[in-house]
Amino acid sequence: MDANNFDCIVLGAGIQGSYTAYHLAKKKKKTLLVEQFVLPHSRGSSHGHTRIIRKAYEQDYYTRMMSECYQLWAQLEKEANVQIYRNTGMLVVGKEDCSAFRSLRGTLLRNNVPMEVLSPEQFASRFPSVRLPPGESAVIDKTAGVLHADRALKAVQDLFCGLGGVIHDGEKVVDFTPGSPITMTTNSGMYRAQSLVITAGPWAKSVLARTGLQLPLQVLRINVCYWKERIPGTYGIGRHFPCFIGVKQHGAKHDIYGLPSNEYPGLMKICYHSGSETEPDERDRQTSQEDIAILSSFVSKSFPGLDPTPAVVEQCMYTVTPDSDFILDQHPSHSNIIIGAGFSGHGFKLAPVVGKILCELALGKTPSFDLSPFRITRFQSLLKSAL
Ligand SMILES: Cc1cc2nc3c(=O)[nH]c(=O)nc-3n(C[C@H](O)[C@H](O)[C@H](O)COP(=O)(O)OP(=O)(O)OC[C@H]3O[C@@H](n4cnc5c(N)ncnc54)[C@H](O)[C@@H]3O)c2cc1C
Ligand SMILES: O=C(O)[C@@H]1CCCCN1
Repeated sequence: MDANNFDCIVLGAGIQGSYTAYHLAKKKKKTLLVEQFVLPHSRGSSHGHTRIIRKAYEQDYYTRMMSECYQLWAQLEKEANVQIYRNTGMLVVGKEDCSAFRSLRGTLLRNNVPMEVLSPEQFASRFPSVRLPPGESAVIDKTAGVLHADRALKAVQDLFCGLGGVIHDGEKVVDFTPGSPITMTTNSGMYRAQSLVITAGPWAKSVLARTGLQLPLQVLRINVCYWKERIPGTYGIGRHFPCFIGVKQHGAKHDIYGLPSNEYPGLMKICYHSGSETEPDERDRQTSQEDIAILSSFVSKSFPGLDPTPAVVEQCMYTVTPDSDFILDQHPSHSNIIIGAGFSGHGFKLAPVVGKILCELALGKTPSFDLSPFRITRFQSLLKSAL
């Protein structure tokens, strides 16, 4: 077989593409994973030390997918011999009259997820360093915790290579021609494959536009803010401080979330679940600071043990769909082009199952989960292309 002929090519080596490539290589498929930047890199959505893993979701389908994700993350830890998951639990705080908060709590109860409901008194004694606003309630998802993201990404890529997979990094895909096989051109080579999986993160919209498909994806620049503990360790992982999500607290339009201080000692990560729209290649052009102002006000009201001015601000990007659900589907006009996109700021924890589904689609198999929430046809009225 020609060295440039593959069973499958995966475009984009973020967590979704890397996990897809790993599943394909496990199925003994000759797989090429192509990445425009030299690995590791911090220009997409999968870099950084940490991500939240949780079962607490508003929708049952994510909570159900998470059961298998926990198993697959554990399997990855074993195969790669690295610790990726650390259980911390996660506090979810919100108003009783907030439907998102009630749905999230309902999903935990319906799916028998280990959880606790805290009264305001229990909250105050368990978390004396956090202020619960009057009229708000709190639950704990006990399965939740932190994923060591950079480590996870490297582990998946290393295992993929160990299974015979090929990574070409520093190689940008500039063109591809649908067909059977598909022909793909990069800035330094030409390849053929029976199927192509597109997991291009924030670049998905422009990559897919080459095929005439205009997906309703919006790229947001996210400020990843770290806040200094007045007394180091107050909110530390070593003291079992949990992750948290504040559901639209203090009148904020979007959720605010945090992870215990860990990767940068004495600094706690607290971020706003939204940002300003950007072009992926222009992420570093500073625009609005509105999110940081919202966070500062939140920190001073809810976390009195933190200095309310961010000590470190890093950048990352979300690629969001109109309903915040992922896109996991075949291309509407080319069934051997598979699309994994629009992870809307919550896709990392689900990558083991996303990768499994994209692998199944690439091999023409029936996917092991119901894909109706993830189909492109749900955007029918928004799609600009003639499908
Ligand atoms: C600040 C922040 C916090 C988050 N928190 C959480 C969390 O707590 N829990 C959680 O589960 N998820 C979280 N997420 C979401 C999660 O990180 C993303 O959903 C996930 O990383 C998306 O991965 P991806 O592979 O789709 O994208 P990416 O990581 O961006 O990968 C796409 C890759 O494709 C490459 N590429 C694009 N075009 C080309 C081309 N033409 N040729 C070659 N390569 C190309 C890119 O360079 C990139 O490496 C967070 C995201 C951010 C930004
Ligand atoms: O996917 C997650 O768990 C987090 C929740 C808060 C927003 C960012 N993503």
